[in-house]
Amino acid sequence: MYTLLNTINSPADLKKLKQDKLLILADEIREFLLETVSKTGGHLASNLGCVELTLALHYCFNSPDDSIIWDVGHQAYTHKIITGRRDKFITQRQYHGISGFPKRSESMHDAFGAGHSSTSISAGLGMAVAHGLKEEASKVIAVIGDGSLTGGIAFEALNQAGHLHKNLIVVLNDNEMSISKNVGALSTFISRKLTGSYYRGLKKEMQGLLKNIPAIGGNILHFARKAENSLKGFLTPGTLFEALGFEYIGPVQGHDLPQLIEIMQNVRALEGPVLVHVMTTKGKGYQPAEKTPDKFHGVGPFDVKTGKVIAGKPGAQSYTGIFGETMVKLAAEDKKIIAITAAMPDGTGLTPFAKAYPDRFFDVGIAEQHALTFAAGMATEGFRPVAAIYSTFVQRAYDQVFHDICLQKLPVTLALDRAGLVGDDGPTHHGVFDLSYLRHLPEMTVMAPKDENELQHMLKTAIYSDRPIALRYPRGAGYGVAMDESLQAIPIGVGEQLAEGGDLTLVAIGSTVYPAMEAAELLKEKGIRATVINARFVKPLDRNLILAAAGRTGCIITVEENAMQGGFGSAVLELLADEAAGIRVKRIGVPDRYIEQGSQAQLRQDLRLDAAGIAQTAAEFLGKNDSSRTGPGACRT
Ligand SMILES: Cc1ncc(C[n+]2csc(CCOP(=O)(O)OP(=O)(O)O)c2C)c(N)n1
Ligand SMILES: CC(=O)[C@@H](O)[C@H](O)COP(=O)(O)O
Ligand SMILES: [Mg+2]
Repeated sequence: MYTLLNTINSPADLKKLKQDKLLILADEIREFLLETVSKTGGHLASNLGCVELTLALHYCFNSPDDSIIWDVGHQAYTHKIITGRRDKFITQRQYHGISGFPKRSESMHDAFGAGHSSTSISAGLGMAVAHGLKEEASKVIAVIGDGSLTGGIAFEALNQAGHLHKNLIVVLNDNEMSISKNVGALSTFISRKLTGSYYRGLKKEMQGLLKNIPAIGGNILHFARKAENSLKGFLTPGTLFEALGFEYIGPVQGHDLPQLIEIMQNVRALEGPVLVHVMTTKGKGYQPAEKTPDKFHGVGPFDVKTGKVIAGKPGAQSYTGIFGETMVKLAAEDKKIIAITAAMPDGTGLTPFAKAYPDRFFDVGIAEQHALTFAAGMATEGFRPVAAIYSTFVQRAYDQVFHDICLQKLPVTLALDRAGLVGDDGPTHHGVFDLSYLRHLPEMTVMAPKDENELQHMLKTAIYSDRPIALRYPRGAGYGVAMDESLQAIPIGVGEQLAEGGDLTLVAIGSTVYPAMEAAELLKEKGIRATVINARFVKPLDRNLILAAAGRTGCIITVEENAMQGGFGSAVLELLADEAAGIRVKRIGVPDRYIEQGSQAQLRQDLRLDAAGIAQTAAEFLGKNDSSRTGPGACRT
């Protein structure tokens, strides 16, 4: 089946092949990608579009002496397969398996870790400068997609690279797609086909214009025909990159392996910064993915024959879906509501909003910092902007939250999707720091819903709170609870008590509230009665509710799907230290280390964030075998 592929265990094996064999290998790799990703799920379309490019790079350069850096790294499956991980590839993005992104600790061929976008050129330039200082001739190649090029840091790096004039090769993999269709003036400019209708239209317009100039028109027309090439030269995408000090080569056909090899061999010999503009097709070679590359950007296990995703049992609607629906509902009543995404309309659930209110929807590209300051600017004009960005990607815009939103007390709503453990994407994508990095900012309010019904109420609360406010919610489905028809704002800083018990208090936030309630039921079997509080707010805490419960039971266990360092539990500790000495506290949450990939359920179980783990922690905390330690006030030291 994979006759050639099974002989490739390193780039050295690849270099032994004649070029005609490489074409066969490319077909085998595409088949292998379909076979494995249809089982594991993953980033299919980007990888199908990068097969020839990856083979050409590893054929012409010498990894690991030469460094090949993959931007985001979601398109590096072929790179992994031909650098010794073919047999392990079926474990990619699985619990205890290999990562779905390049990872330095995983292979010497993974020159730089990735997962977040637009970092490859900066890292590559750093390596190129280092090679210069060490007087090493190693080559550095940064492979960046057209979507990732909309990230500002990429231009910060291009700017410096052109200035330093070090040996750096940037390969722009242009498939005119981000996750969805790529956006922005840059994307239009770099992907414009000058031999296409645009150029012909321009030429016709110019000729018509010149012909109408009396007398001298004829001569100028002759001159203009001569100037045509320079016009073409002026208008090609290369203009931009050459202005930044790069030698521009392209556009190059990204699936023509012999041409790619020839070009990369020539590029290898060049000095200074070079940008190779490669045109590819996202999803190449698999018709369902070519037709809908956005649907096959990140895909679950699917049937290769039909292209249909193998759906799990029909579950409750996702938090993302409820967020998107509620945004449309609220926007129907209020023209001031604005929706902003950073290149993830589908992932954040804003596609229905974009369809319903296109003039109030903004996809800014992979530009989270710009997204937040853009939102802040709109807020100064009386609008109610909602920036929907994954928790982990807001980390890139921390200063914008502080400097542009909180310091100016601007009413921007941060809708942090994928907050908590996200699962297969692993440590680069777990949204487990937002409670810590937001709650210490003055003027910021932070809340998290216990279920999808509370989410819709909290979204209305946030939008009409007239303050900087963050609402964080997890990846995946809700609980299938009944959804209230009318939305009520929740009083800021007010939590709710869900169960009464004298032995201990479980204070939970967001996705840990239902597990805490289930844990309280499990504890009853051990004769332990727990009070359960849904805190709702990390900032401001419902101090009266928490202090009253702490005073009654004498001990508190906090639960959060966030880093314990500086998170929700820390906030409760601070409250008790200031106002209620002598209360025993135990925190459950994400410890001070990075959490690898795995299913959300598995990772929550590992960290005792599920009902059984919370109950076990509570029983241990209370000394489960020491019956004298149960009953009211059992916690008192
Ligand atoms: C900072 C950041 N924001 C958003 C994302 C989510 N994301 C992952 S891949 C991607 C699109 C990348 O497009 P492109 O670079 O063109 O690669 P392609 O998938 O087209 O090969 C986005 C928005 C991310 N990984 N990092
Ligand atoms: C590579 C990347 O950053 C995105 O594709 C991300 O994997 C999407 O995550 P979701 O699948 O949770 O939308
Ligand atoms: Mg792209």
